[in-house]
Amino acid sequence: YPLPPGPQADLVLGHLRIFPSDNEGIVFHEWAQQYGDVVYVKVPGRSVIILDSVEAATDLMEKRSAIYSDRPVFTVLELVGFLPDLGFLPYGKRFQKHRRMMQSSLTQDACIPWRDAQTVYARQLANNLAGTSSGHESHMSWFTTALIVKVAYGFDIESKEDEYVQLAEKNEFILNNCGTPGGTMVDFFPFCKNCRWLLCLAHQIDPLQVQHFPSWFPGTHYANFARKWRWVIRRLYDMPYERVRQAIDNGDDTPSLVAHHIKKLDAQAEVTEDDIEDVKSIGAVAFAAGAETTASTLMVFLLAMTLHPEHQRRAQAEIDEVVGEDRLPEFEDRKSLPFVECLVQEVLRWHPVVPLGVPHRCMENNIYKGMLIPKGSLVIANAQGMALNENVYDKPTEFNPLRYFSAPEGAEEPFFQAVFGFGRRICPGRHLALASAWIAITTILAACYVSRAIDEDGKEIEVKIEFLNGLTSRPKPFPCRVVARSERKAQLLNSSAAPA
Ligand code: HEM
Repeated sequence: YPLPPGPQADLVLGHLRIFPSDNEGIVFHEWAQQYGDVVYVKVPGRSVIILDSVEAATDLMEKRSAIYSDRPVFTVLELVGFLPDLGFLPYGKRFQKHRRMMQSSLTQDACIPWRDAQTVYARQLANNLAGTSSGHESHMSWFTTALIVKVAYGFDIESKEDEYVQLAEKNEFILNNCGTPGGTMVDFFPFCKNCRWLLCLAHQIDPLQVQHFPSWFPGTHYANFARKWRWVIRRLYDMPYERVRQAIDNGDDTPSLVAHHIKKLDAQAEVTEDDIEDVKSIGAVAFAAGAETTASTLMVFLLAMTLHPEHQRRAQAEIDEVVGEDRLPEFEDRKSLPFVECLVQEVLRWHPVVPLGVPHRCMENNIYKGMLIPKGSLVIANAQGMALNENVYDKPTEFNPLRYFSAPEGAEEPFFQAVFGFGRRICPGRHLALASAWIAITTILAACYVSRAIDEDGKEIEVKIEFLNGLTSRPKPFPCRVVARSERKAQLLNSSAAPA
């Protein structure tokens, strides 16, 4: 069977020279427009399959999930210390154990008890934002960090100087700067640990050996970066776990993801080092995967509202009608706010914050629509490309929540399915994330107005639509201002927000 089509390759380097190092999702989508929704590229030592439609990703990653749920080795992420980490574990027993531990605590029903905390923190967030023309990113990070720390460890964050907030910011920095997962030179050129040759076939390849190469060696930039920041991730594993352990030993019964699993270990006859490391990892992964992604989503919302006062006004009119003047939104209002629901969904589609998902690995040679997907291929679900599919979304680059409405206002376009990934690796935190994003967005819209910032001459400052790219992606810093919509709303926020 032939390989899927793709751009012309060099004889030796394959597609290495044209493999994008920035805006990959857009470049991949351009390739897909030329070659079809399954594109093949080859870089030294690795076949890469790019899926550019929800249909292809569903056919392979969901319907054939038994062979499409593995992960490649993410050398840089392993070097920086994300191991064991559910997101990067290869498909197998330990993956299944972590998946069960994480998923059982984050089902739609299991997330309901967190709604009170989500509501209180969302009000605090709106209160912190009201009256600001800068620092929005750090307010969003505070909100998502405070929530994830509450869910994962049961603690309340006391201030922005709290060590968890500092760790979250460092983690965010690491994820934004460690290169495309599986796509750096360090990943492409695994060095054999025995003979130190590139792509040695005689010995077992252990790409982690690249850490022993001197820092001046070309292509080792990301390995050096990982070495430098490894202590942050180790601290993320150890510090909060030890605190929960101590709290339980002191008789504290506060519920949390980690407390739940520590208590399960306490009931076990025998506990190994690996068991403890698994529990540490569950908390660290929730923290690392949950805070940055949700904060990035809220920054996309803020950008969209700065650019589109018309959609903001409509959402506010809907909220005012349902919620009224004398209270703030609650989760019970959700089903009565269809436009707000579509606005949240459009935020997720307009700029997917994990633009390439997390690559899967195909475990067997496989035939799809007459094309060979070779065993070991890196399989990328290009969420950014799927969001731009003109066969599904009319004028896809436009931010338009009405596209999901039925005629005459919209064309009943489908909600975006690719934002949380596919199959057995689909994001286990999606119910929590969606609820957090919904309550934060609805509360901000209810109580605040977002607009363009004003310069010294009283003119509105232009906003450029630009994004930072890494494993996750968020808008580059942009000017905007947030004000309380009325004295009454400011009072409501003040009286119901928890102290930060
Ligand atoms: C808006 C927020 C979020 C977005 C857009 C998002 C998106 C994603 C995506 C695209 C994947 C890869 C799925 C795949 O491989 O097919 C993923 C995996 C994952 N997410 Fe999320 N996520 C979000 C929030 C969260 C939260 C709040 C948590 C935890 C509480 C979380 C935990 C995880 C974990 C553990 C994985 C790895 C799953 C695995 O490999 O089996 N995420 N997420």
